[in-house]
Amino acid sequence: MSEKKHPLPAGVGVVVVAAGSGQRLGQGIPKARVLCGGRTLLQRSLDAVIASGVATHVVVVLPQDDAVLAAVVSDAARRTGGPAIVAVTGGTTRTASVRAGLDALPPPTAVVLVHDAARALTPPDVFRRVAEAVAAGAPAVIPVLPVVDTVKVVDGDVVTATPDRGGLRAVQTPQGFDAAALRAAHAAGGPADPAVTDDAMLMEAHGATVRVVEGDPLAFKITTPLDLVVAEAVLARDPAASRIAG
Ligand SMILES: Nc1ccn([C@@H]2O[C@H](COP(=O)(O)OP(=O)(O)OP(=O)(O)O)[C@@H](O)[C@H]2O)c(=O)n1
Ligand SMILES: C[C@](O)(CO)[C@H](O)COP(=O)(O)O
Repeated sequence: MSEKKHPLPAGVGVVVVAAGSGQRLGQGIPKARVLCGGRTLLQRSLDAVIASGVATHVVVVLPQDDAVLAAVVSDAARRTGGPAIVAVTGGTTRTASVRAGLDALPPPTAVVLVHDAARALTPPDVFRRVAEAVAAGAPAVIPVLPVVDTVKVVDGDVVTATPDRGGLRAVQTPQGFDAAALRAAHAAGGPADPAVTDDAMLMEAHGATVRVVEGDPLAFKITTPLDLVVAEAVLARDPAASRIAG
């Protein structure tokens, strides 16, 4: 998976979805507010977006009336000499939150990257790799890693198949898109369908070719308490683990 460098267009928007409640992490506060190595997951994610240098506009999608996270966004907006950063309120599904973010991007946006705040240690290089692949002409680009476990298909408690894992990939964010194509796919899809777990699925359903680029182990999603332990351990060992100052 070697990607040729391609100049980025003038309008690259990044939608950072941070409106989830973090039920599986179980800390009783929205996950984006949870501290990891002394900084919130949202701060770490925004640091990576800014450090990547790809964004002209950043829209951060927050839980309703979350003053703590709104302050994180205002602070990032004040500190950066780079992209404009604004906050909007999300919806009850990830897809609805992405759509709220898309609606807030200015019209000249040619390329949009959608990123989970929960992937707080994502290295800036991944943003650039994805953005460059979209700029090179792919309507949809996702970072992936090989699947290391054997995967089974089950029906209840019975295994019905063992897919060839050589053809399977674990999917990460940021996912990058031609902005007009992503808007069209969202307009055609339903924001309330919980079976839609990423934006690439909407693009696939809309008939677009989705290309893959190399992901990064550090772009793992902090979903469960164990993930947070791993993230803390990574930062304790190397505070610049995501290639930005901790
Ligand atoms: N209604 C939602 C649901 C999710 N997200 C965001 O989508 C990303 C991926 O979701 P996940 O990590 O699964 O977060 P939660 O939905 O918060 O987790 P859980 O399912 O455990 O509650 C996260 O950055 C989350 O904030 C969002 O913006 N709006
Ligand atoms: C978008 C995503 O992070 C890609 O791996 C993932 O699909 C989000 O889904 P989840 O149900 O919130 O884990």
